[in-house]
Amino acid sequence: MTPQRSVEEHVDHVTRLLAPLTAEPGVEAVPLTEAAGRVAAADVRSEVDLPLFRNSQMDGFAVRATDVAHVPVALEVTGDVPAGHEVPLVLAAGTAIRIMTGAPVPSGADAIVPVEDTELVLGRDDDLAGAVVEIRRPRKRGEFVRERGSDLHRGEVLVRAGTRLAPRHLAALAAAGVTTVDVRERLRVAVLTTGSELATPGESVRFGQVFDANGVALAALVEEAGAVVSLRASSDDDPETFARVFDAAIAASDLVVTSGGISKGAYEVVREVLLPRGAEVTTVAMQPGGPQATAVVDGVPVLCFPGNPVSTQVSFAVFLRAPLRAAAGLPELPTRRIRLTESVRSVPGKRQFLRGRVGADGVAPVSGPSSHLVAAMANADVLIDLPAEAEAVEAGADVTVWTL
Ligand SMILES: Nc1nc2c(c(=O)[nH]1)N[C@H]1C(S)=C(S)[C@@H](COP(=O)(O)OP(=O)(O)OC[C@H]3O[C@@H](n4cnc5c(N)ncnc54)[C@H](O)[C@@H]3O)O[C@H]1N2
Ligand code: MOO
Repeated sequence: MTPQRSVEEHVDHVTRLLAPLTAEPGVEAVPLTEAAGRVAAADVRSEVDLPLFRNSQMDGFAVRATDVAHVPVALEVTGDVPAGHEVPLVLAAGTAIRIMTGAPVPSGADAIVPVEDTELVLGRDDDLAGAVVEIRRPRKRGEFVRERGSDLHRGEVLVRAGTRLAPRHLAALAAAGVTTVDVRERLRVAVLTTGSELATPGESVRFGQVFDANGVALAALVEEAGAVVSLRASSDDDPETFARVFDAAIAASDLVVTSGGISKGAYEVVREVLLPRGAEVTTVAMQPGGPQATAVVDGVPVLCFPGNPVSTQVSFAVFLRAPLRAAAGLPELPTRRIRLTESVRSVPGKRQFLRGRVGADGVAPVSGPSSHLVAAMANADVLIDLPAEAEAVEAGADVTVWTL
């Protein structure tokens, strides 16, 4: 009989197997345009002040606040600064310069009066020669002036080491003129799905076939956890086919993940090909996700998950997400304790991961426990972790949930 392991024992086993992958993270420089989702390897400091120069927050007129303290007041218009204007202007006392949002504020000016609070009493918008503007609302010193460095000073940190670069980080880096960023190298993970019954979505499906749900899910889970998919392939239950894609995966990857073909029946292609290559096939006392296997082939760790789509996704969440996130330099996703809103039953002796949804009152299961309920799982946002010894947990009790 295959030995049964606790979830904790298998987590430890997988963590040990993957430890070499998390030991020494490499660093690579990538263009900012390709940096979304990557993890900054070091603090990035700005070489410039932001804003780069003192500029206007409004379309209007640059003035001296003291000149507009009593309104209405008429001021001669001595210049015009559109955004992008390259020659710095100087404002003389008792005059105004027309200015657009983002344009450099003339030296001598210390406030902007928005155009809505003004009227040209001489001259036209398209010809400011000899123009005079009437200012109808006073503005204090500094109003609508964006000072150089008021967002960030040169030398300050734009993005901290360990930050996963989201669009807002890319915007800050680009605003500071950064073109490349040092990021952590990603683990290359191959995703292999198995089963002669698998059809690719988009193909016609014959009787007895199912669409491959695990390939796309595992690939997305791997990338969400900060790694990169090095190869994605599907194999039928012919050992030669599987051995071929498996060898290609080993050659191209730091880690190989498979789904299906490891339980107790015939045609278990992963078990058949990998047992002679040193795989350890085991049963973990959990549901879903009982059948599990691991191997190290040519120095590359291999994790084999059971094929039922819910089992594959739960296996990833329980065994692989944390090590992949650690290797990527991402923090672990914390578990939480939440009130259960419905009583549930569990299988004694097995830790159960029910799919649940968190609402205002607590968490409720979205379906029964079966591991083929792939559509129901789409409504879940957490796994409800029921202890191995529990036979039932009553509504109102606190349970541990894992973020999906
Ligand atoms: N006699 C026993 N039978 C089974 C046992 C057992 O202990 N004794 N364990 C059951 C449990 S629990 C699970 S989980 C599955 C795991 O089996 P495998 O890992 O060998 O997976 P397959 O048999 O290849 O597939 C199981 C199921 O999932 C569907 N599948 C597989 N791959 C995909 C995919 N990529 N996309 C969508 N669906 C997939 C497949 O068609 C099967 O329905 O074994 C139980 N049996
Ligand atoms: O362990 Mo299986 O994953 O229950 O269906």
